[in-house]
Amino acid sequence: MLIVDDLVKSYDGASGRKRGAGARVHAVGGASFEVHTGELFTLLGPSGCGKTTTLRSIAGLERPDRGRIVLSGRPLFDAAAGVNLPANRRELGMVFQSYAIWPHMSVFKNVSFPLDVLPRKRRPARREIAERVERVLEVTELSDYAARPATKLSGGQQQRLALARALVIQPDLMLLDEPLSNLDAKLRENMRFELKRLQRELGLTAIYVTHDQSEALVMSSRIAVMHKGNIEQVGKPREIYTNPASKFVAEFIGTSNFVKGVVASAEGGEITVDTIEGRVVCRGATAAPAAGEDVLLSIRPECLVLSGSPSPGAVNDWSGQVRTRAFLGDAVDHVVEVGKMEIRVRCNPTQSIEPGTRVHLSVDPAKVTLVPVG
Ligand SMILES: Nc1ncnc2c1ncn2[C@@H]1O[C@H](COP(=O)(O)OP(=O)(O)OP(=O)(O)O)[C@@H](O)[C@H]1O
Repeated sequence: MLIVDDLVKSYDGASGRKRGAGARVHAVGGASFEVHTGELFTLLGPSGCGKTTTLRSIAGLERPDRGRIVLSGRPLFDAAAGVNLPANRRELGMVFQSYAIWPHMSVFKNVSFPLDVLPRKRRPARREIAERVERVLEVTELSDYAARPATKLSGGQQQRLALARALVIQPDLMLLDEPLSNLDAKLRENMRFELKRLQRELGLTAIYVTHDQSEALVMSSRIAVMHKGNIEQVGKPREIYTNPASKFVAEFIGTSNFVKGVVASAEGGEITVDTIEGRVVCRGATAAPAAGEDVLLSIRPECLVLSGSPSPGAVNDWSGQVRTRAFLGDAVDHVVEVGKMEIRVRCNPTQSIEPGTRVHLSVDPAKVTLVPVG
């Protein structure tokens, strides 16, 4: 439905008198991705990686230096062809971090306003406007507050109002830039589910920007992980979590143990890797490295099993000593010294092992993945 092709945007990084002196900030460096109808597609990455710039370019609030943006076959931007549709003609719904509701208007008026101000030719009849507003107030569960001044709503209700106002124009595509970041932790968590429910029920196609990996994992149909202006990986949440394409992705989404090694053999989907602490068998890799190649093993802390003696039949078994442990509420993290390595192991809260205890750790070969070195 949306195609973003080779999007490049840089800014003049200097300020004041130095402006134009040549310091450029490369905010987005050739991003390409596609969003399918009905998807909630997330741009995820740390602060400054170019998420907002990408979203603002789609919205028509930034003019990219290069690339193409096409929505349902309609070019919104095409540098080569000199196309740059103004923001108000792209007909997209937008909800930003600092959602500005209109404080002097009622809830109803806040939602009807985007339709009230349409040019006469495109403006629906008064009755249709009322019907559309009532419908979106219903789906956002704000019908009971229609007459209330917008300022007399809670944070979560104001957030839903910002959403209702974007929905009323029935956009083909919704752009959501950290819309939950002003809410407290509990409300934020509830709103994640609420937003996802709305998106599903209304069959909306949306692009969602966040730096919060758990938010992205919970809500997204697919995620594009951004790093320094580039897209490192696009995939379903589970794919990205279980098969990170780079060390950056594995570190940014969840935590991981990285172990360096050299491939001893690679046959029929089974890769044997020599590490400083012995051989590790990996069956979870999508890549096919050759014997002798340097690789980096990635093992999630929750994929390791701690026990007092070697697990029967375990292929990958290390022995070590618990150094520290930390209680996390729903889990206990142990740091285990295995020779020269430190391995983090996440256990069920019922399994909490005293520091100093000798233990064995094992991991299923299917849960060992490979990421490119460097
Ligand atoms: N108007 C601007 N002028 C100069 N540099 C800019 C401008 N807007 C963004 N940048 C720079 O471009 C880079 C990407 O910024 P962008 O806002 O897209 O990142 P982001 O991933 O959305 O970050 P955040 O999560 O902090 O909002 C950053 O280095 C930022 O400082």
